[in-house]
Amino acid sequence: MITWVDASAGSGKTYNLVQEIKKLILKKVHGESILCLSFSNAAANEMKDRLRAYSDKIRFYTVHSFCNTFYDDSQLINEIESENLIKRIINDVLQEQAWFDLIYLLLDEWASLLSHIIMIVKQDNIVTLNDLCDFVWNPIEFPDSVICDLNKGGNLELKLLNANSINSIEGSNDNNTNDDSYSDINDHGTSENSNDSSSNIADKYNRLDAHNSGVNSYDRVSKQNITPEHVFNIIMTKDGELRKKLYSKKWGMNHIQSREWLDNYFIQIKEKSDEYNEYQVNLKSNSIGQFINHIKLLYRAEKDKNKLVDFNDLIKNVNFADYNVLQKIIPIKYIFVDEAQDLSQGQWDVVLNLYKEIQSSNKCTLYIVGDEKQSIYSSNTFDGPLFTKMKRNLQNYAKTYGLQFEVKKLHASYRSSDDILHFVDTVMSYTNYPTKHISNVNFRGKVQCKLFDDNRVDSKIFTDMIKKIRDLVNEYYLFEQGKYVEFKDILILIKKRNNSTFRLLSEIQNAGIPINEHPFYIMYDCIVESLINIAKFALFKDSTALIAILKNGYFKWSYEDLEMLFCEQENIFNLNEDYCINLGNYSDMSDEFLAKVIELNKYIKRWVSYPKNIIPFFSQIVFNDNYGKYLMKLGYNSILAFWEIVNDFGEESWLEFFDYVRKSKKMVNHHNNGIRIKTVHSSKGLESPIVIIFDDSKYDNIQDVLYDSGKVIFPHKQSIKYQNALKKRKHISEYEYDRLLYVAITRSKEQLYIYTVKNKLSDIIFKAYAKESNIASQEINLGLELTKDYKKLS
Ligand SMILES: Nc1ncnc2c1ncn2[C@@H]1O[C@H](COP(=O)(O)OP(=O)(O)OP(=O)(O)O)[C@@H](O)[C@H]1O
Repeated sequence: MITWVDASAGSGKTYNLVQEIKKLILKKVHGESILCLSFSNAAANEMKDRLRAYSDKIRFYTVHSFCNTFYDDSQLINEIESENLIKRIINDVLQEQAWFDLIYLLLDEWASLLSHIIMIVKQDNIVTLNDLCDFVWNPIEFPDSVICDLNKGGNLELKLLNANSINSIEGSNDNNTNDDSYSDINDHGTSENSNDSSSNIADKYNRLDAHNSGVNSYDRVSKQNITPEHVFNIIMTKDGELRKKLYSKKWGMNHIQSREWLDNYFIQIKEKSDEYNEYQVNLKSNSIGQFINHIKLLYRAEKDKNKLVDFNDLIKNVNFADYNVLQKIIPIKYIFVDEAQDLSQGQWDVVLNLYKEIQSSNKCTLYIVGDEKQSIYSSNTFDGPLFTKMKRNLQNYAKTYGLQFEVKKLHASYRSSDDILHFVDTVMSYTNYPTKHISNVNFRGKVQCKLFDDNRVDSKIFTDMIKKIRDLVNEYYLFEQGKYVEFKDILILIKKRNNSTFRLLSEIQNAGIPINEHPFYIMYDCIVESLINIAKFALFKDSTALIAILKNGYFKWSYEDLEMLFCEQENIFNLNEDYCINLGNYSDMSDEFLAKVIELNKYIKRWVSYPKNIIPFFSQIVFNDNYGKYLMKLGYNSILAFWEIVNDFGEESWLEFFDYVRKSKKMVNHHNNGIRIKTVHSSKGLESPIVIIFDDSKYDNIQDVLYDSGKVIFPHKQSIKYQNALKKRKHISEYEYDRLLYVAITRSKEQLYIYTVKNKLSDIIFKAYAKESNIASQEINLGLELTKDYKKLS
């Protein structure tokens, strides 16, 4: 038998599921024949808590943790191991791609010469592939190592080219492009060039520009878009003589011989280019999706080869028909699935395969509850309403095998007051999910919304909210519970944990309001993730992490901070300013962001292999004038707690340290009578007499750019595929936003307060409000407050 419960929030889905299980236990069904599955740990724990008193034999799992029980631990790789494996694969692919790109660049009239040189460089193994990648990606500037090593090894041609790309410019000014100057460079150029640090790059550009201004065909070549091709064109057109010398001097061939030889190379290059084109079409293209797919394939192959299982494989590879696996699941006769709207296809497969496998030999009951409107993990429901599709599948299955398929309807909400439900229906009528709720409770409700200026430094939104919390606790009465409000009756919902959450938290703490969740948790999400990024950047020079650090609002980088962070050292990591400007051409980054990159870049030039001490990181956070002071006030004890953990751990391994920190957050205690601050995602399934929704985010800005080794790789923002992908994502995220809003509002039982700036939330809410209160939407201004008793308006 299959029971399908699809009903609105608060209608008692979990309640009914738990009741069913209680009935079974009372009928003396063995606890071990009952399996409870869910999408999240929170939902699994919720069921467990509610049934603890009835049986300790019932099995509660998330779909993943259930599958995990069938694996041998030695095969499992954790997140960090899996990330490192992927990183290694991406690195390999990029190196491969760099070679192809390099060759592709060379397929012009003068390609053969350059390819020849590159071949020699490659054969002699003088430089690393990384050097050559740099060479491709950083126009004009040959890596110094190439120049130096070539000189040492006697392969002077590349040095010569490089020197002449500058020297010929100078030469064109002072008529010094004769054979002698060529020899001079050969003889004395080494020291000049090895001292030629990257700080002189701008100088080179300037000289090149000056040179270009006198040459018609390059008049329009600006600083930003000079490419290797331009440089070689300049060299080769200006220095025909030089070209001949290059052919003859090094290899001792005459012009015809060298021509033949180079033609031969040209054929090889052509073959490579065909390969490249195929690669371009099949694997890479300029689509981030295709690139990722390629990486995925390689990652999978690598795992297969080494018989590894990662988190995602857990659910894919279990074969329930396998004899050993079957032994473990034989006693199961009842499968209950909560929060089923969030299951991914893979998780559904597990549930259905398991059910079918058991059903093939024994009778098994499947009980599924969910609510499509509350599906808020979009990656899992990417391909549309999976929940509804699964209902049809199961109906067909039941029909085929003559099983009973029961659809249970739950009509009324046992959670929220009429006022809250009326409000949610009005709001949802402006979204893609119109709803119609009925209340089954008899207490009154209250809704209040307030719109604020979106200027983040304006603290009015915080002071208003704190005043509200104080008023609530001092004066308000909860009808359902017949008592005055306590802090623990208040749940603040936020969209994401970001720096404004951080500020909210500190304002609340400064006001002496207790918080149920220890700030360490929030600090963890807000700050420690950033620290991890800093560590990744420090250890691996992982530029994705760098980008994340820079984008992060918690840190406002001052020169001093940066200096402290990137201690004084030799220049071993370098982004040049023009490269940063190019980043802007390849992505949707703001000028402000680019300015930050450029600023940071100045400091990265004095980079160390890794900082040995965590103190600079903490000082950076704590003493930073903008955010540090909040952290100081809010979480000084948290910092000390964190600091102790750091000291205990020592400096053995950063990665292990951060891994340890991740786990250690579980060690922190909670305040029993404190307000709760949660993300909407983590509030699913919860309820609270009073809910405050706080959203000071401006409109979402979708950015989808892949970085590696400091370069924006995919996609090019002009690519049609990229534009389409963005549109599709925007569409999906809009639907997701509606569902998120639904989940947030329906957590409330009696009172709902919404504090928002002008954004999507306020658009929807105030439209609904204008309709209800018969006021023109133009009248909706900043500071507007909804009348307290919402229902009276209609
Ligand atoms: N039949 C009922 N009689 C009394 N109280 C009920 C009943 N059904 C549900 N409730 C109460 O209503 C509230 C909401 O129930 P529950 O959490 O099961 O709803 P839900 O549909 O699972 O909600 P959500 O979709 O938000 O997860 C709970 O406080 C629950 O105890």
